[in-house]
Amino acid sequence: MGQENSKSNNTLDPNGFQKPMEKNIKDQILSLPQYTLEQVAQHNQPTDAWIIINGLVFDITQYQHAHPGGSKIIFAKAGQDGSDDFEALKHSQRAKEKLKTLCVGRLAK
Ligand code: HEM
Repeated sequence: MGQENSKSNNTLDPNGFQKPMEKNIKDQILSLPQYTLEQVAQHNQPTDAWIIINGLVFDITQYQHAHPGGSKIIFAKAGQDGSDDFEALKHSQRAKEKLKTLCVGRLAK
């Protein structure tokens, strides 16, 4: 029984179908509040700026001023979908890690 348990819950198994860590991330995403494009579009002010990247919604109100690419270029996408720009500019892993800390929701389907 103990053996069965460790098999189905084995984080170290590279062939594991549903690793607990992955399931956790999926659950976290699903539990985020959902916003429509129209709702996100309201957040297009310097003091209240959101951006969509790959189906997730990020609050860049504070971060826009710290953005290494400059505040102007990122703010230009406030209230909009910035996925194409974010991907085209080949943002680093560091940038993707930063994104995680700014997430406030997901785009409603
Ligand atoms: C919340 C979303 C974003 C985050 C967290 C972010 C983060 C970063 C970071 C950390 C860098 C430094 C280089 C790197 O590590 O890749 C960077 C550079 C840059 N970003 Fe962003 N970025 C975001 C959105 C955007 C958007 C939407 C645009 C364009 C509309 C943009 C344009 C740029 C440009 C032009 C650079 C400079 C590239 C260079 O000098 O080589 N970023 N960004």
